[in-house]
Amino acid sequence: MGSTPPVFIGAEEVEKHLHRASLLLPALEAALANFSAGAAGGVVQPVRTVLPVPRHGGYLGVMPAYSAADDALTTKLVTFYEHLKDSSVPSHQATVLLFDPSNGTLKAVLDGSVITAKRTAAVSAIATKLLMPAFAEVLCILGAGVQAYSHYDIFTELFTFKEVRIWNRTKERAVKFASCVSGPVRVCSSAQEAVTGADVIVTATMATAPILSGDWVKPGAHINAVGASRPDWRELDDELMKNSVLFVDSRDAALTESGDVILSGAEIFAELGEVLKGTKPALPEKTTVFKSLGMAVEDTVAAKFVYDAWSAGN
Ligand SMILES: NC(=O)C1=CN([C@@H]2O[C@H](COP(=O)(O)OP(=O)(O)OC[C@H]3O[C@@H](n4cnc5c(N)ncnc54)[C@H](O)[C@@H]3O)[C@@H](O)[C@H]2O)C=CC1
Ligand SMILES: O=C(O)C1=NCCCC1
Repeated sequence: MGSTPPVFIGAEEVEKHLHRASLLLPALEAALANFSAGAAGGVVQPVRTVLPVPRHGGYLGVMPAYSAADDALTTKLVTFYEHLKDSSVPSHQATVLLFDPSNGTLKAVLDGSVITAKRTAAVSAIATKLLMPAFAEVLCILGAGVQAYSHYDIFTELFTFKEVRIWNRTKERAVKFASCVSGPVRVCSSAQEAVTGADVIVTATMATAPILSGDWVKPGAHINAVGASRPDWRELDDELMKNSVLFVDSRDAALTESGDVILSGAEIFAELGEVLKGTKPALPEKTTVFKSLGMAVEDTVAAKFVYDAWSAGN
């Protein structure tokens, strides 16, 4: 008797079963808290391996994780490229392999790009719910790529902003963003213009040098720093890093991968999971930075969610 081959769940199917990133919020909150609980939380997740592809300015990330609470075992393979000449190829591409944890059989191969976009935005939304100032009115997004769209979608679903602003290095992409999303967006000509007076800021660019200066940021604002995932890449300047209360998804990852954390020497106050568990306070009245690097266990719970929904319909 031959073994059952793995199923393939492509981007359209993933999108169908994960039409709103907010569907992942309960599973992600639990996964972040379990991760920060150490061995007792049952998350097994090494810091990812990132293999440079120097000739082409690319990177291959390998991201395995097991979550005991979900009894789910996955690994994501994600590539990201700095300067792609063909703009029809996305800068980030990903695949998630889902295994049967009881015997190691590969059960499914899932498109990982939609999962990456949605789980990253959902984690930023979790951070924002905990850390943003009371009465936040202005959302500012720096960058107009894949992550900008997924962040816009969940932030405007969960929160009520009076104004949403966007800035991108090339203005055409920002203009396109404003014309594609479902609500009004102000296109700004400079990052400073976009950031001034904003209560919640998302940085989601491929920048390798700071694009956000601390002296533009309103005291008490909350920043989700999503890009700059290499130890020598930056999105935020030293002033912002040093004068904010710094939250991360994983201390080990931040101290290995984040140029903003490593090069600024900023002190990490807490992991998001520690705030979710109640062992560290959130401090929403302070200026806060959530430095997101992305964790494999986020992909694990997202892939399980999609696979379970797909299985229920088949
Ligand atoms: N924290 C996490 O879990 C994850 C983080 N990321 C990171 O989020 C960032 C955005 O990812 P995507 O939206 O998928 O990328 P994308 O390629 O779709 O969009 C990137 C945007 O950055 C802009 N950009 C490129 N070079 C720039 C520069 N030097 N300065 C300022 N802007 C620049 C581009 O015009 C584009 O609008 C990347 O740094 C990526 O690695 C991506 C996935 C997960
Ligand atoms: O978590 C992820 O997935 C990624 N994080 C940083 C950049 C590449 C993809």
